[in-house]
This record gives sequence, C-alpha cells and structure tokens, in this order.
Amino acid sequence: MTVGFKTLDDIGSVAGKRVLVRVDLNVPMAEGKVTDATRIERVGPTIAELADKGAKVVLLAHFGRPKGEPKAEFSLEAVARSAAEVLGRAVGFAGDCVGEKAAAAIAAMKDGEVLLLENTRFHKGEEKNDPEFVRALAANGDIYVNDAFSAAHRAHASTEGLAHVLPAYAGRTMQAELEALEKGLGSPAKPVVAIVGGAKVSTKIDLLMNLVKKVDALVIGGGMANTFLAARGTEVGKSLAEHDLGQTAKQIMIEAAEAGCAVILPVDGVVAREFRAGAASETVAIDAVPQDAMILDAGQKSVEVVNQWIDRAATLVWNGPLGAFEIEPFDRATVEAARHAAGRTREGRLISVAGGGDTVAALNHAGAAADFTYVSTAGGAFLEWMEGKPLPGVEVLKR
Ligand SMILES: Nc1ncnc2c1ncn2[C@@H]1O[C@H](COP(=O)(O)OP(=O)(O)O)[C@@H](O)[C@H]1O
Ligand SMILES: O=C(OP(=O)(O)O)[C@H](O)COP(=O)(O)O
Repeated sequence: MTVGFKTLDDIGSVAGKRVLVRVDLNVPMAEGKVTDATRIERVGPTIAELADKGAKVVLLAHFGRPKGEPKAEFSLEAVARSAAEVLGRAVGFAGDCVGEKAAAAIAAMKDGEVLLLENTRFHKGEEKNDPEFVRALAANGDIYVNDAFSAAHRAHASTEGLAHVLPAYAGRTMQAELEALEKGLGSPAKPVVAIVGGAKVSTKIDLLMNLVKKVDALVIGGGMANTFLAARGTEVGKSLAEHDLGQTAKQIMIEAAEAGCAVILPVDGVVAREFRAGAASETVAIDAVPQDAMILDAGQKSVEVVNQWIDRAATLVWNGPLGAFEIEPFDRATVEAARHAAGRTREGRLISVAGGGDTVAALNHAGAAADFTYVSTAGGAFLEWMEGKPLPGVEVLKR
C-alpha cells in the first residue's frame, strides 16, 4: 500500500543529526505512575531505529490539556522515567520544550541518546500553531519525524507546523496505524457498529454528525451518553454531561435517523454519590437517576443491549469506555462488552477495531486487547479518519 509520504526508509543518514520526533505520550496515569504503557511501547521502534543509527533523538509530546500554562500536574517528567523503563534505554528530560533549557539539554546530548522535552502544551503557541513557536521548536532540530498518529487530528505546532519548516517524515507507528486502519476499515464489512463513550464530549461530539452516515448503529456510552440523555430531557443528576451541547446532540439524532443509523443509549445506569473506589452504588433505570447522584457506568440491561448490537455487527469500531472503568465497580460494563467483542472476534465472526489512550487501557484491564483485530493508539484521530476527514498531521506529511 502506498502511504503517500516519506517514511524512515527515505530519511538517509541521521548520524549526529538532531531529530525532533513527535510522539503521543498522553498516557493514563494514576498517583504519578503510568497505568498503561501502550503508547510508549508503540513509539519504541521509531526511537530505537533513529537512536541506533546515531541520531540525537529529541522527543516532543503533550500531556493532558494544561491550556498553554506550565502546571506541575501536567509535567512529562514522570512519563520520561516510565519511558526509560519501557524502552530499555536512558531517556533524559528537559524542563521546557523551547528556549535555553531545551537548547542546553540538546547541546549536551551524545549521538544515539534520547531526550524528552517538557509538555508542548505549556506554551500557548502549540495549540495555536503559532509560526513563532514553530520556529522556536524547529531551532532544536535538523529533521522532523511525526510518529503521533493519535494526535494527527490536531493542527498544532508540534503535529503540523514543524513539517512545513523541517524535512519531514512519518515514523513507523504513524505508518503502521494508517496501513492497519486501511486494511481493517478501508471498506468495512457491514453492518458496522460504532461504540463511542468516554469523557472528551466536547471534542468528539461533532464527529458523530458524520460518523452516523458511515455506520449502521451508534452505541453511545460514558459521559457522551449522559450528554445525549440530558438533551432528550432525562434527568442525569450530577453526572459528567455537557448540557450546553444539547442542540448538537439533538441534531446528531436527526442526522442519524435520516441516514438510517440506529442510536442506542443506556437503559439503566450504575449511580453513586461519590467518585471513588468502593463508593456505595446502585443500578437504576435510566429515567430514575437521583438528582444528587452520578451515572458512573452503564447497567446490566444496557450491557445486554450493547452485546446484542455487537452480535449483529460484522465490524465494530470502539472509542471511549462505557463507564469510569478506572474505579471499581464502575468498570463492569466496559469489561463485559470488551470481553464479548473479543469472544466474537476469536470466533471469526467480527472485525473489531478499538482505539484511544483510555480505551486501550480499558481493553487491557479487561484482558481483551489481544483478541481484537486491531488496537489503535488513537481515539479521536481514528474516528476522524473513519469519518473521511483529512488529518492535518498526516496531510502535511504528504506535501
Ligand atoms: N459516566 C462517566 N462518568 C465519568 N467519567 C467517565 C464516564 N464514562 C467514562 N468516563 C471516563 O472517560 C475517560 C476516557 O475518555 P476518553 O479520553 O474520551 O477516551 P480515550 O482516551 O479512549 O479516547 C475515562 O477516564 C473514564 O473514566
Ligand atoms: O489522547 C488523545 O486522544 P484520544 O483521547 O482521542 O485517544 C491524544 O493524545 C490527543 O489528545 P487531545 O484530545 O487532548 O488533543
């Protein structure tokens, strides 16, 4: 398959060169520790290949959404430690991605060494793709490699801008992700069922408008479901929901009806008054959520409905957990649906493609990831790819 851009096969000699490698290290963390290292593992081949050829490998990454300000809770320092363990090689860390701290750390690098720079989103210029910030980043490199497919839907300085000012190549993971998605979902076997859950409601809801035209059924879970439930007038109490997106949710329901796409919302929910492990919880019908409670997981009846849709599907695409799976017992719906999809895939009855930083962690938690046809590091990016939307971080590599 032709990928339409230059890859590491085209890069030539990198010995002694400073290669800026955009990676996605936006990994799930709890108490300062990485809880799922899949994204780190996936960028390993690109880092190893460049370092072993004598490049100075300078990693650029974001973590969370610090909104352009340095904030300790969004530092990548702990991720650098975890990356060293996972990659089995030293990974240095510099406290800024531009300016003197970055320049001094890079100047001290020997060929073949790896350095991670602090969160690019500590600067407002990153998300604005500000040319001045792009130049400041570019000052630290001779070559740019983008291996962050999962951030390729963002037209940011480190994901898009840099490719305009430095010789640009796709990393091995970027290449592998696009090839695998094309193979699994290029012309998907029908019916196609999508499960979209999770918490990033405002940044993902718009893409549902197009997705309902591409799939036969859309199963909505997690915080996304709460937003749709609230939009149709169901009481969701203190649940994570974006009430100001009600109109968008209603419009998506209309578009889905016109396109003949079934939209499936939870029929029951596991509710609690506190968001902590072991909090007292109960399952209630979806129209009986107490005002002072939160829906933290889909209930058993909803899981049965989700599993029936998985049974009808020839192809399943999944991004976003069905509940707050990091905290037991609110992992049940996600775990059961994941195991069900894994079983159908094992039996050869389903092509299953799932992705997203937390979704991958949830599938690993369920022991289901290995049975899926393909697990992408990307969530939003893979859904946008599926919508048929050009991804800025990929398009710029094709110039
Ligand atoms: N009902 C819910 N209430 C609160 N948080 C939820 C709920 N359902 C899912 N979540 C949270 O959604 C997060 C994952 O969402 P998201 O970032 O969109 O997924 P991904 O990283 O896979 O793309 C998880 O941290 C999970 O706890
Ligand atoms: O975790 C990510 O996306 P995902 O939640 O869709 O998997 C990427 O790192 C992008 O992060 P962003 O959605 O804050 O731009």
